[in-house]
Amino acid sequence: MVDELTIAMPKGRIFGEALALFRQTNLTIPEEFSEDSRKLTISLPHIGLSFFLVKPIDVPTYVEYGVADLGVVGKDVLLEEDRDVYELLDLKISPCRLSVAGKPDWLVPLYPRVATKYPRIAKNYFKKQGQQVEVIRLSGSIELAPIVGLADRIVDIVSTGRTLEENGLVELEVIGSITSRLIANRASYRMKAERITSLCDQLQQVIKEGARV
Ligand SMILES: Nc1ncnc2c1ncn2[C@@H]1O[C@H](COP(=O)(O)OP(=O)(O)OP(=O)(O)O)[C@@H](O)[C@H]1O
Ligand SMILES: O=P(O)(O)OC[C@H]1O[C@H](OP(=O)(O)OP(=O)(O)O)[C@H](O)[C@@H]1O
Repeated sequence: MVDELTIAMPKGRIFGEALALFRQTNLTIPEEFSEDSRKLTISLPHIGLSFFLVKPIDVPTYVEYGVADLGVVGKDVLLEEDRDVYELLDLKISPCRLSVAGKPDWLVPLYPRVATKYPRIAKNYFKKQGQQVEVIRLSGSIELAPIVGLADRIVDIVSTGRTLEENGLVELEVIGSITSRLIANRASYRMKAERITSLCDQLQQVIKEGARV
């Protein structure tokens, strides 16, 4: 008998690309399971899989607590959340970078304010630089903060660079490259090792083939 697996999938940007990866394995995932669906749980007993649809930031929580065996999540969220999970695979989807940005030629004070959705990453980064900062947590539209004088710098995702450019900001330092990862609950990884390893092998094959195209 094969082990049943539950996978926490992030709603939003990553979802479509992640689902496309799973569809390219030998699993038959019905077409009704798509970005348009509003259902939060999808049970596919014929292939021994269930999916939960959750906010990206919550994926590691579902996996750490073991209600999901596996999850798909951006490396940015993994670094920020610091949950006790295994990182199994770089899925190489939703590539972007996490950067420090700000107004060009802005005179930064001794104790700058940094606006971000990633307070933990920002604190660690500036600590390593030996720079004392005040981190201001925001939930979105981060690029607005330096424009309206809420912050001297931001730490945020940059992909095409269009949001920075259209708001007159510049990328100053790259903190790191980001892609989405497959993560696993620690107990599930031991108890369902064969099934998880087999799924990882299939996904890895799909990723390799994608890289060759
Ligand atoms: N502009 C982007 N281009 C490519 N990947 C991105 C971009 N912005 C974010 N990502 C990646 O996609 C993940 C999910 O982003 P998404 O915008 O769907 O959710 P979110 O940032 O949590 O927003 P929300 O709060 O609206 O759910 C991020 O954690 C990051 O890894
Ligand atoms: O370099 P770009 O291709 O312009 O992408 C970067 C933008 O994308 C993300 O924002 P998102 O669209 O998720 O908006 P939000 O942060 O306001 O929720 C990120 O926070 C940047 O603002």
